[in-house]
Amino acid sequence: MDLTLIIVWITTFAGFLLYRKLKGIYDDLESLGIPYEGAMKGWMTMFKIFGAKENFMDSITDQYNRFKGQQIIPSFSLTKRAFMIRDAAFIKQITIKDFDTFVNHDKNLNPDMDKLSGRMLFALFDDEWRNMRNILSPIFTSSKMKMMFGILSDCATDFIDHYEEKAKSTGNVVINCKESFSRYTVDGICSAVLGFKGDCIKNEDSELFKFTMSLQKVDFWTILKIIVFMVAHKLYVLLKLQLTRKDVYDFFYNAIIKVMKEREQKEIFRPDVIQLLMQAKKGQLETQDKENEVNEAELSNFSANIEYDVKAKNTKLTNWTDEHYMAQGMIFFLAGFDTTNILLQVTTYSLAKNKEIQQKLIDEVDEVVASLDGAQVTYEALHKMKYLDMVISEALRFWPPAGVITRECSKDYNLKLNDGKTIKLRESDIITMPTYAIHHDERYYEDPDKFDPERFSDERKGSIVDGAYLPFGSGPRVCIGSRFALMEAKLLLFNVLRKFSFEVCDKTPEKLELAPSLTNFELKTPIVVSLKSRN
Ligand code: HEM
Repeated sequence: MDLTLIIVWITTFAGFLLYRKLKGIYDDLESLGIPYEGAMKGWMTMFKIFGAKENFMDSITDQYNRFKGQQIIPSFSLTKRAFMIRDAAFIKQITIKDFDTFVNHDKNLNPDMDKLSGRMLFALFDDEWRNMRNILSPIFTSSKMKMMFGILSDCATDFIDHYEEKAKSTGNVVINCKESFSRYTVDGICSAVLGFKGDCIKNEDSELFKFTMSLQKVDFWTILKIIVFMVAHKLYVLLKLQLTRKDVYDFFYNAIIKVMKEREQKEIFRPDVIQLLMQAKKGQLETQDKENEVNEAELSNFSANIEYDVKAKNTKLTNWTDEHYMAQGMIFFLAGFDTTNILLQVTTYSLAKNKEIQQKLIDEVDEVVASLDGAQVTYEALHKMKYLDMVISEALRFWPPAGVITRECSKDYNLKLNDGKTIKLRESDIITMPTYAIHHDERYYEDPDKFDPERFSDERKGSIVDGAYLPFGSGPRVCIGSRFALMEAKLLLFNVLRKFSFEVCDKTPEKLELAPSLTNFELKTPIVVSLKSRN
């Protein structure tokens, strides 16, 4: 039998199993008495998403908008019952008040599916997650952010030097935002997390950059493996399938475990995440570093996470392996470069399109520059910039880089609706919270499709409804890296606007439209703007 025929057979068989499984799930949802569009509609939606016919975020937003007036509706999942929440109060209830019933993300992502991504903080469960979160949290306190500030500042300087050189003769340079900002965020994450200089900004042919970009592609084989895992778990384990490519596994082994060993032997110290992971591994990383802790209340960081106390019942240290540490390095790397890059793209586009807002921000930048007396911006000065924080907070509302949040229910749970009905959730039900749709819901934001940083002014930000602003998630499981991301994005914007303004050019898209894709922010037309020298 030739290979094509084998592939056709496997795909057809997997498709059949998937259909049977989905039909069972959707028929079950029908009995709950909440609006339901039928198994065929759910099946077609899954087909369009996995067949890359429709963007995954567009599908979710479209579904959210079809059910105005509902608080909870059925959602898509390949193996479990899934629900979408359309109500900010429920989001608060699930992610904060009743967190103990909704600690985990989807348990399908586990070490059986992949030995690295299944061990990332994002994928860990219950007390294993609590223990690892406690180990890692001290890495992201303000004193540690201050320690990494200089490293990121150097990357921002490289960016400016590079584009000043390019704009030297004509006074402006056209940039593809995704590519340019990816180079900056990859350099930032390599330096601050992995402890080596990426050099992707200056070296346009960088192999590291090509490698990093390849990590974002979800190919046919990956999708097929995920489907096989979900519908034929035992076969997946028997065939020893994995999602992480061997070259990716080797990259993180060399970048994390080998480097840790080398630093240990040669007693090298560098102010980066590897160093902090080494301390964490020995249990020497303290949350309280009072001497160097910054007074957060004085700094403008509206969207930054609050760290909750997540005490585990079983605090006995789990036997963490090298792969656990590789996995944490990998998620910091993956989560760090793409999300912050999307934030930078959206902010730049919005500033280029809204000249008054951009001018107000430039005025704030100039005021800070004047106070610096020629020196580099400091951590404190950057974080006291109120308007910069308002612009970033609005960009995160307007286009949240992680468009959905999920939780898995761990036991029977009654959700009481406003109309008096009760929805009985069960163990392993998946709850989806569609951040983009919530952020564009008129019930929570007036004129939601307008880019308006004033929503986050001191006078108005207090009126944002709890549970309706979720760029970094919500509750104890919130993004651990929010301060790092905000610092990285603010540093670049400050440094760019010190020298350039963002201008619309003939390649700038009229509006942002998503391309059919499984990834959340794949645009039909990339964001291209002109950097115009301000001198
Ligand atoms: C603009 C940039 C970023 C955005 C919008 C973002 C957003 C998110 C969101 C929505 C979650 C899920 C939260 C939840 O379930 O409630 C998350 C989790 C996570 N993020 Fe981020 N993130 C960003 C940058 C970063 C960076 C820079 C890092 C690390 C260096 C990072 C590391 C993580 C980790 C480890 C988790 C899993 C947390 C856990 O399960 O305990 N993220 N992020």
